[in-house]
Amino acid sequence: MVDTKTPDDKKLSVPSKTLSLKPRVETGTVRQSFSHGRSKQVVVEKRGKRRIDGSPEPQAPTVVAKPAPAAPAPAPSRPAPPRNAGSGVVLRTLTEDERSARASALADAKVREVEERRQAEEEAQRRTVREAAERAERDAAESRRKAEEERHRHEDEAKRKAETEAKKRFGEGEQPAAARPAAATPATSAPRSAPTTTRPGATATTRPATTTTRPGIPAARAPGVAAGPDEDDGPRQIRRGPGGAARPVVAPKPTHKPGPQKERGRLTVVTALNADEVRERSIASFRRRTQRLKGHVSNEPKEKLIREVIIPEAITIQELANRMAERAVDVIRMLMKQGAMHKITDVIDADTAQLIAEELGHTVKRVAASDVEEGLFDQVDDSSDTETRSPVVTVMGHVDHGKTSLLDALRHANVVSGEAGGITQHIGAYQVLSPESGKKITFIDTPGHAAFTAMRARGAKVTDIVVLVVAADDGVMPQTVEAINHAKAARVPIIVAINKIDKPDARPERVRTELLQHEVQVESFGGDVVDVEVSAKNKTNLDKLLEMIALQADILDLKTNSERPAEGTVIEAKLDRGRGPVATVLVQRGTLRVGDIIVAGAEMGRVRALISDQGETVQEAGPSVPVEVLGFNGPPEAGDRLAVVENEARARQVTSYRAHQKRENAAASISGMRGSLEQMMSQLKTAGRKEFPLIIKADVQGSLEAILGSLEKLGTDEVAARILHAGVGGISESDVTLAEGFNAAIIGFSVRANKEAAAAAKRNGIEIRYYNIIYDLVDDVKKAMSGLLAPTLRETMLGNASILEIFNISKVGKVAGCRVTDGTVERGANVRLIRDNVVVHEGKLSTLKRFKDEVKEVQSGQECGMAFENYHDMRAGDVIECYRVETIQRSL
Ligand SMILES: Nc1nc2c(ncn2[C@@H]2O[C@H](COP(=O)(O)OP(=O)(O)OP(=O)(O)O)[C@@H](O)[C@H]2O)c(=O)[nH]1
Repeated sequence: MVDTKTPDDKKLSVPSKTLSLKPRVETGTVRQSFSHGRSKQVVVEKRGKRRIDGSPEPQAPTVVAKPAPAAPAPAPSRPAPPRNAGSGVVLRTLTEDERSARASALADAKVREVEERRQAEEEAQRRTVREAAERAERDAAESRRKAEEERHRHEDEAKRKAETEAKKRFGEGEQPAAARPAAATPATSAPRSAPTTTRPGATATTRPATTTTRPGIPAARAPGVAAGPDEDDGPRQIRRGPGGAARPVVAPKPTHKPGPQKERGRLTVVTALNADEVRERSIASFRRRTQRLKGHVSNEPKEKLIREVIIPEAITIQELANRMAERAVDVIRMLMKQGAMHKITDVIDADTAQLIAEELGHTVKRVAASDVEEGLFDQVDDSSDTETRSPVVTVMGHVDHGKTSLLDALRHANVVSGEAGGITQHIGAYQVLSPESGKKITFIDTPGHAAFTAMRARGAKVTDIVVLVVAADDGVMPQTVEAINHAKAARVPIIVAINKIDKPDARPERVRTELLQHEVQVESFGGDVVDVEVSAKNKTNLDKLLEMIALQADILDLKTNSERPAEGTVIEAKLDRGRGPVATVLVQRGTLRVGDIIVAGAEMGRVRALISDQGETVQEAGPSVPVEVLGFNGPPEAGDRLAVVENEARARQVTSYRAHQKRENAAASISGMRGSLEQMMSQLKTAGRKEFPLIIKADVQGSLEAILGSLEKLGTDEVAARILHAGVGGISESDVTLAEGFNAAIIGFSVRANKEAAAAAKRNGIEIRYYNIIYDLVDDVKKAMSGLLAPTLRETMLGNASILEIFNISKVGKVAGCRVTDGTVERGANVRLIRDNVVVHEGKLSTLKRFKDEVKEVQSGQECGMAFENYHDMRAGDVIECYRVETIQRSL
């Protein structure tokens, strides 16, 4: 038996309960709170374990979470054994029982402390709940008031209605008995919300944060707490009547929502609140509902937005609807009304689109696809920004009159000897320093051969001055006249350089006189055209020529703004194996710089490098400077205008438009061929035309153009060159494949086939011919084409014979006995049988006999026997015409 001593009375007493070996268990609860307002109640059990020696073990409260805790409850620290230094002496003096009583007392004190803390927390909790309940009550009172008002309104309405009906039914002055009580009693009793709240003494253990009532929660959802009625410490509710008097009521057992709370047998205010929150509509859901309602309800016509609709040449219905902010179905409906059935993806023309847009009340702005090119060229420079630029001079003249020699002499470089066949094959552009003024002059060397007419025309377009070279010994020739016409058409001033004056047969005066016939009046003849007698060979009067050019340039007052983005013209373009597409460009306005984004024709690129006429790499090229441009995606065409654009997007826009245009033009030219009756007739005429299939590869665009032009001229109604493919660059395997398909020949002009192409050509028996002189190429093609011409049949009259008598000879058939009247008659020759001047048969002689012998020929005046091949209807008096047919091969 062990005595216990309570810490309160310090008196020894015998415990009243039955002694047992079971450990003593004392329990308490602690409320834990977590984030997001979650909380958990934790039961703390304190177990006392009896020791064998009778001394109680220091109490270590154990924590039991119900249900299993997500986070461990803060375990109360193990009560430390009394460590008072002084108390050690006392403890030693104490008996065993006293020591155990003391330990027990300490443990009890600890438990009390825990209990007090818990109570304090609960008190705070209750306070919050009370506040929430009060707020809910206020809300409930408000809603009750509103309900009451609503009820009164209904009553009044019902009353009025009843009275009106009664009046109608019974007439004035007579009141129905039933109407009166109906009007007096309320039609419906407004549902009364029962705000409930926890009694302050209830064991609600929620934390203040979790009990905050959300604004907008209806009073009916105010904390209604239900606990088991049999629980002593269960929450008791206070129901307030209309008068506000509180009366305690026992909360009914919750039956509607079984859950973990019920399992625990304890439903707190917070859990009740949380349960309500689950049912509550989310803000987003509420918003959606509002919008939905608004959408359905608001049928009021919206104010129509009038837009400026940009309409290109063709637009899809979908795009048009988008631009007008209208529904595509409306557009389709309008088109249907006009009798046109369309899909949303269909493309309509600008006129139709405009009609629709205007009908729908919008304004229209028509744009063309070519608008992408707007502002690309010819923007006006501010006159204050302009500065003098070098003149661009084009040298023109007849073949071999000395254009290249003159330029060569001017720039002290020997170009002539480097040229294949001594003919200028493509445009070159160089800058020459005028010795007098020190100013630069840009020269463009255009080839003089007739095939280069097109290129020369381009040369005239970019040039400021034309130097017309006329050989003093040769005079004005056809291409001299052509050059004059080009210069006049371009309204470019001419300076005549009468070349080769060193030659003994030079007659400059004759040149001046001949020029007069073509309306070129030189100064010495009283005109305004400057002429200079020069000798390219002896470098005579070259300074004077340069001076005249500089003078003319001064008169022209050539000015430009070098600071603006560059504009220029492609003089020549080629596909270089190592460097890629290379274009010789003459910058006309602004400055072209490395890194600029450029557009020329249907090609674009970024300037990778600029190479001057001296072969030096430069960073920029100003106005009137010829420069080789590297960086194009593909070789542009000679004559294409070059422009610098602000970004790649713009460049892409422009080039894609141009590529589209090019494709359309090609398609139009093909379809155009099928067009008119005239064209059809010409096609019929050329239907039997023989074609000479060719694939032509050249080093530069200019040469290619020249070759194509020459070959085109060779074509006749009977035979023509059919160019399957023509391009700049070496001969590749694909060229050979193409040639194989069409049994064509390949011509390489200053280019060679690569290894694979050469092997493929050898394998497939395709002929590749290389040329570096255009005349040779044209001559060879001419010969080959001539072989395709049908030979001419020439008739040679031999003689005539008249039939005297017809003999019937067995085994041979009919034989005509004739006399040769003129010429001779030969065996095997062609014959015509003429009766009364009408040819009744044409054929060959099968037999020619003189007496009984077969002879080769019979002379005039002699008689002979003749029989025809497969023809026997000869008659006496018919004339036999004898002739020979010769085949003569034609040439182009
Ligand atoms: N005697 C003499 N011969 C000249 C003179 N200038 C050019 N030649 C010769 O004339 C020939 C043709 O000269 P080119 O400079 O090739 O003539 P081109 O007009 O450029 O010819 P294409 O390039 O074919 O249009 C060459 O053999 C020159 O040597 C000159 O002033 N005097």
